[in-house]
Amino acid sequence: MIAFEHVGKRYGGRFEALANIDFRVRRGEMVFLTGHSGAGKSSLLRLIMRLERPSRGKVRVAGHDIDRLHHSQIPFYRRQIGVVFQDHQLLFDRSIFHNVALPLEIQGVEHREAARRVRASLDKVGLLHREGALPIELSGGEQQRVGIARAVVNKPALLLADEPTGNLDPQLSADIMTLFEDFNRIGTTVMVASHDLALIARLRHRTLRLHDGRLVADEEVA
Ligand SMILES: Nc1ncnc2c1ncn2[C@@H]1O[C@H](COP(=O)(O)OP(=O)(O)OP(=O)(O)O)[C@@H](O)[C@H]1O
Repeated sequence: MIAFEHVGKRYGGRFEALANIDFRVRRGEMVFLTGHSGAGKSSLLRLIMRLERPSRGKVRVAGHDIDRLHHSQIPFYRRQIGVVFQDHQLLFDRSIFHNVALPLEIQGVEHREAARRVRASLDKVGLLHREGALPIELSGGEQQRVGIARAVVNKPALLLADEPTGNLDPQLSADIMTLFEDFNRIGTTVMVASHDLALIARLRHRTLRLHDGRLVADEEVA
């Protein structure tokens, strides 16, 4: 599903945020990405999203060298990827329903079909009963679940999350990770960047560890 082949990323032509990164993630895998602050986790995810381009090497996703995508193809490419951020980036003047519907509105999905998919997605994260609420009326953990519902409303083949539990207490963090495991169980490839080592150790998934822009460990669980 994802292949990094000797990937390097320099910002501003000088600073090397990632160096010689080589790994593969198979379709249907769930993988953690860990490392200290500044190790390069977000940069690696941004390369997969094609928000950045590698300075060296190749990034392949679903068999395609994504650096070769024509700019007109990029929006279609990104639709296969659901993204969850730490600060979830909800629109605070829109209801939960409309926040989750946003990606479908942008794609011009027909209204009734969009409503059906939004409700299915909210149901999966346990927030169907809050569809009419505004984000401000929800707790931090619930807001993060709305962010996840929005990320999966397109049924993406690949789900990426960048520190999705950063602001949450241990119990809510565990609940969020369980949701990712649920999506993985139904076939979604999942990659979660996190520095919550205790949680990662408990969940026992393959873990890629970055240190100063280098991949220093790739640990499968037995
Ligand atoms: N757009 C950019 N321009 C210049 N330098 C950048 C840019 N984005 C990231 N960097 C630098 O690249 C390095 C890796 O950053 P990155 O955000 O990928 O790390 P991270 O592991 O995600 O860190 P954190 O956990 O703090 O988010 C850092 O030193 C950062 O300052």
